[in-house]
Amino acid sequence: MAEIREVVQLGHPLLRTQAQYVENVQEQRIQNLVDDLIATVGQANGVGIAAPQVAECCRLFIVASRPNLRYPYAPTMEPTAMINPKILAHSTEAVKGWEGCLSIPGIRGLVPRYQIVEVEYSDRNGKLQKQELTDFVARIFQHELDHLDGIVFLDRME
Ligand SMILES: O=C(O)C[C@@H](Cc1ccccc1)[C@H](O)SCc1ccccc1
Ligand SMILES: [Zn+2]
Repeated sequence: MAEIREVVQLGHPLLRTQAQYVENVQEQRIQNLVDDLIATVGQANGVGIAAPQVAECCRLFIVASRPNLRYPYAPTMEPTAMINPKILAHSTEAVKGWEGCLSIPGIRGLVPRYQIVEVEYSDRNGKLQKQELTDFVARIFQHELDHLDGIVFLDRME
């Protein structure tokens, strides 16, 4: 009898409710998508990528700033998944900077973006994060957030 009691206590996967099972599958899907996006942005030498760019309709993107030709002083950061991201506040002035887009190869343009943004998002572990982003990282965040709303940098060029 012990082994049956043990199985029940351990919550054997087969004993989970349907809702728990569905939740578990969805969670695994998000984790897989995050891993795929991090691999893709690395292979593409990008500094960010949004789920809609790989035809996944969910409010999720990766910010992966690192020094590059146009932004040699860009900080190097661990590629960070940002889920349900939003801008809580921003500086008044916008600064123009060069942008490109993995979905619009070969084109670069000068795009105005807020220099400072206060942002909120859930990380890949579901923890709510609140941060102040500045300069190039703030630019990437705004570029990726636009992708979630179907906006590309060409739409913002003056
Ligand atoms: O298409 C994307 O979302 C990725 C862009 C992100 C980006 C955001 C802001 C400014 C520039 C790019 C790619 O990383 S495009 C490749 C790239 C990398 C560094 C600088 C310019 C373009
Ligand atoms: Zn883009």
